[in-house]
Amino acid sequence: MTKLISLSGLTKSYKNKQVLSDINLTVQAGQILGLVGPNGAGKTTCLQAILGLIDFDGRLDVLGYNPKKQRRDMLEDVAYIADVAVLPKWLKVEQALTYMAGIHKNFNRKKAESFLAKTNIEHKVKIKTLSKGMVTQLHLALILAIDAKVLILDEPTLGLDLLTRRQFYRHLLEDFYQEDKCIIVTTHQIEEVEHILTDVAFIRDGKILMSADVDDIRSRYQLLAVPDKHLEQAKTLKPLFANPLMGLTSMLFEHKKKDELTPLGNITTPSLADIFVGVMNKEAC
Ligand SMILES: Nc1ncnc2c1ncn2[C@@H]1O[C@H](COP(=O)(O)OP(=O)(O)OP(=O)(O)O)[C@@H](O)[C@H]1O
Repeated sequence: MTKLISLSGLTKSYKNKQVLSDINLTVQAGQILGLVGPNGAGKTTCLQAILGLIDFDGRLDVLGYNPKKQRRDMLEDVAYIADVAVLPKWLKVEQALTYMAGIHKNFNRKKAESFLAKTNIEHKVKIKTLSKGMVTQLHLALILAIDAKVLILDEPTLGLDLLTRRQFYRHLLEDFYQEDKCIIVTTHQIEEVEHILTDVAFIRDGKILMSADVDDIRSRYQLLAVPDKHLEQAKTLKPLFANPLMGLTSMLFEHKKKDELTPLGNITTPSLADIFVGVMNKEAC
């Protein structure tokens, strides 16, 4: 696989506070990486470094470019969305298309227009007359029509309703994603993106706690539904969390043998959200 992005020893401080510590990550073509962490973990700072928006220590390579020194060239192949529901309100839709065509060499106006033709968005109207969902569709049409190799999404669906969020990720897969591209997405709604992620990196306090292929991560953990009569015995196996719900306690285990768990309850594969909570708990202990 082709390496598109690599971060090595990436470190960032604001005054005396270190907000990123020795981040090492690579993103290959075909990967959709979820950068997941609690508030203030350093996700946005990490993306800002990749986009060449801030200074940092360490090494960073994006498509062979140094984002600090070659930002202009790099941005021809990199697209970025921070918030899909925001575009300048005073602009007309057709002006937004013309603007994008003017600033972005790899913007394909025909592709954006054919995407918009599938929506109710008219070219003559001002953005302020569009609903939030329609602004999202327009934003997507503008971004997905850029033939970018790297797409960076920072909490892209914040404030959107469930249907619009789902629609956003569906379009992302259908209209942008290809094997030669990569996507990095940060979100707090991990359950909504986990089906599209190929890889995940958990970050906290500026440090990567774990980064791996999603299937690998899932195969490392087991979720066990434990009835009360086996609770004490299950606790001796040191679950990463225990969550009581309607007569059963859901427990997350790491690297346990099936024979150890089977007598104690029903085993299922945990969601990434479960694993995230477990990893955060483990680090806090
Ligand atoms: N310009 C800045 N000056 C000083 N500190 C900053 C600046 N930008 C970010 N920070 C600090 O860096 C840390 C990481 O912030 P960052 O925005 O990267 O976190 P995040 O993981 O994106 O959080 P959230 O999920 O809440 O958006 C925080 O403690 C934040 O206060």
